[in-house]
Amino acid sequence: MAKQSIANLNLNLLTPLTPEIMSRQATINIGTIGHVAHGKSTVVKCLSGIDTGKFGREKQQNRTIHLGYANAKIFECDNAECPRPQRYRATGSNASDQFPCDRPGCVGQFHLLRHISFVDCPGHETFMAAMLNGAAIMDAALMVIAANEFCPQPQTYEHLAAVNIMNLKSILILQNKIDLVGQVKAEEQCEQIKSFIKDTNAKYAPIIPISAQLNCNMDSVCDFIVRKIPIPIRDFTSKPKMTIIRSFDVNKPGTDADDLKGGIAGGSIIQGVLKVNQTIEIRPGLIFKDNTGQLQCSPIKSKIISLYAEKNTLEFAVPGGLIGVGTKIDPTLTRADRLVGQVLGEAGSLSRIYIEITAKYSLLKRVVGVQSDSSNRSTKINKLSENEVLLINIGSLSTGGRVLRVKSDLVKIQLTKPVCADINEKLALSRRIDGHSRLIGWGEIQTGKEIEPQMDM
Ligand SMILES: Nc1nc2c(ncn2[C@@H]2O[C@H](COP(=O)(O)OP(=O)(O)OP(=O)(O)O)[C@@H](O)[C@H]2O)c(=O)[nH]1
Repeated sequence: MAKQSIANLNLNLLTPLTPEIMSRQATINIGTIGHVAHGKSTVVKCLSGIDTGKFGREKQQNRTIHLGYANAKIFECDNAECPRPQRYRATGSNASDQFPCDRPGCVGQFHLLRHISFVDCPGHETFMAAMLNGAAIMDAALMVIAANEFCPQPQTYEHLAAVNIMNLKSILILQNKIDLVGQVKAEEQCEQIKSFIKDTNAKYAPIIPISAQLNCNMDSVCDFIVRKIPIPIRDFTSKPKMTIIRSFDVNKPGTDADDLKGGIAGGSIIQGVLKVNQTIEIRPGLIFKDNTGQLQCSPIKSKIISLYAEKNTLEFAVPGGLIGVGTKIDPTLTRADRLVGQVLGEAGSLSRIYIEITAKYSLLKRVVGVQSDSSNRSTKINKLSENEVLLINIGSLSTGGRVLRVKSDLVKIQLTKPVCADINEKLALSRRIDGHSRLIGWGEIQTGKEIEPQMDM
């Protein structure tokens, strides 16, 4: 694996394909989206070798509850005679960057072309908020559709609406479980898929038949990822900013004693470069009520003591993938995902903290993601009304929000949790309908009422 050196780092020359970076960390985020049990996690496992965290309750119920993450490297054989798609191969993230082609008789070498981070979304309707948080960091999506069911199923519809809102156009469709149907059924379903996507962001998406369970045609998936998913344009030179997706207080046996003392924040860098030894701030930080019952916050200041991407240690980390940031923060503040939804960056450079936001918003025409999609009357979305409580997703934050005022295309919302956000940042609006949180619209922050941060922690 290529060595990293901060001393030789020229930010102006970096790209997501710079060998020194791509060797150790994923630089493109690809979401797996689609209906429950259509095979999203199996696709990710097949490409990365990683079971994306179906733990405890998830394993018992055989369904994903949280976002799962797994990195994969994609290689191409350098022998011009090696045919497509067999000339492409995916491995786990800690593979070396070059190795001999394993196609019988081929004398070529596989070379690293892409390092991908898969953001594996839960397909069950109950976990839509997690899916929306994942959508906020995706550069592209694999929409997994099981070949043995009618298309579209409710969350196929809802997930596509969510990535439409994020304006994500780079989508590949994987027609999975092809082993369960004959050719006629597969072709029939392919027509259903084409008619479903024709007026959506996925209208130009290629449809790739696969069986993730049997590792069948997965080299085609690699081929399409390389040829059809554009390299994201990243900002390496602005002050670093990371949206926190996980936080924990894991003790790593056998590591440096200092490493055992601090909490860890995991997230995706939106812009800039984080470096070991850098002084950082986390906003809003510690959230509490003052003696008048008002919400207040104290940003957390600390220093980066380690950086890693899965098992690869880093000297510096750039946008893309899930980055673990080891800090000296009191582990009780990072335990059990306490910092999820917050923003980490260079001290003094982060955005303002809002407790009320005014957003320019649009509503979907009707509720997607319910079985009764075809009966328009029951799924029509009613206008926003004052005092109603919505679920708001901003970056990796999911919070409640009470509607204070609605005027033409503007809505003023009081948030249950403060958010560190930028003006013009996107948000998703969901409403509780029939006991489930349903995506109903989206917006962009225009202004807000700030909280003045209290003394730093
Ligand atoms: N026959 C067959 N079964 C498959 C295939 N891919 C996945 N499965 C099975 O389908 C079931 C669901 O697969 P998962 O990968 O957990 O589905 P998922 O979409 O990640 O599920 P959620 O995250 O809970 O929405 C499992 O029992 C898999 O073994 C396939 O290609 N063929």
